[in-house]
Amino acid sequence: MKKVALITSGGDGAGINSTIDMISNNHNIDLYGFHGGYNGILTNDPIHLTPQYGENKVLDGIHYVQTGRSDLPYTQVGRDKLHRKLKSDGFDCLIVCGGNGSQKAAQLLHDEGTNTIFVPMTVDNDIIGSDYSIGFDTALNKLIDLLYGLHDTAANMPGRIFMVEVLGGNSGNLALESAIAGAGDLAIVPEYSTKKSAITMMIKKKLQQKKSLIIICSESAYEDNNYQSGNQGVSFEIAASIKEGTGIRVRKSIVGYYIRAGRPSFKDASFAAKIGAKVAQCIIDNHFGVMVGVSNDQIQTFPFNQIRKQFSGLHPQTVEIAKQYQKIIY
Ligand SMILES: Nc1ncnc2c1ncn2[C@@H]1O[C@H](COP(=O)(O)OP(=O)(O)OP(=O)(O)O)[C@@H](O)[C@H]1O
Ligand SMILES: O=P(O)(O)OC[C@H]1O[C@](O)(CO)[C@@H](O)[C@@H]1O
Repeated sequence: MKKVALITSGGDGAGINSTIDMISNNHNIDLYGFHGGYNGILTNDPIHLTPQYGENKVLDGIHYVQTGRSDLPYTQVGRDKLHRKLKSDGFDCLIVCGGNGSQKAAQLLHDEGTNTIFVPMTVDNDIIGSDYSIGFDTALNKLIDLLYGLHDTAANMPGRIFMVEVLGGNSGNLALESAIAGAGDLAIVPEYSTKKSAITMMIKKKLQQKKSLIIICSESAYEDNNYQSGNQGVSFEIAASIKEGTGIRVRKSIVGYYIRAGRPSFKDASFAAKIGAKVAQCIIDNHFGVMVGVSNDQIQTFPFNQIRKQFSGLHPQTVEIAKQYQKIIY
């Protein structure tokens, strides 16, 4: 029987309970979750995630194990505390579910001697080496729903410019994918030009063809690169400059946190469950120091020392289409 610790870390992501259920339902694994990310390992009592734990719970957006952002893994002193605690509690390994920051910490801990496995979970879908991260699809579905509503109001009251700011951290994935699928007219993403003058020029051009416009702006679309995680409001700055350039008032919405959890979509629940099954297999096989992620729709293990060299950005095909239809400025 393997004794296993699990944390979720960084922003929450819908579907992760399915991963946890698949691990806890393996009869060779004794699973414990610590609330609160890395710090929680030291400060919180573990929850015993038995096969029965999830039995009467809905697989909804409330994580069995609460997430958090923590200071401990940034320092050697902090990481040593984590190593000691996990060892003295008799854990064979640590499962970390989170974004790219959590991934860095998991790699460090593994390199220093604690067996770890990493599971990509973030609405940003910006995990190095994995095509997909748990939570992205649910967030996109919610965004699309909001955009459809906006299309309706745009049709009901024509002649307006709408600006929607979305989460995404340093990645434009949410903004770009939702702009394409939700028929947005322009996505402003940090990977491409965020120059206010270029944006205004593009808006003027589009206004020659359409009466109403819907712009999707990534929260990190700062012209001067001064975005910090959690910042919101850049779209208001951009909207002000569009108004100045076009004379048209821009109707603004910041979507923010509404999209970050909730009932998981089929895609999230399905990938999360399959990732959980693979994680359980890795534990049984003593296969540690890996991310269990997605490549070409297949669940795969990626050794930490290989994924560092790859970078995952916007989806190339989406970018190509966005360029073709002038939905990004490049
Ligand atoms: N460079 C790093 N070195 C050590 N630990 C880190 C590092 N970056 C992040 N961490 C650890 O991982 C935690 C989560 O990281 P971060 O806040 O960047 O979120 P994330 O994992 O990228 O998730 P999300 O994409 O949802 O924001 C941090 O609170 C910290 O404990
Ligand atoms: O929840 P917090 O700490 O405010 O962080 C917000 C950040 O988390 C994310 O939702 C996930 O990384 C980002 O899109 C956003 O920038």
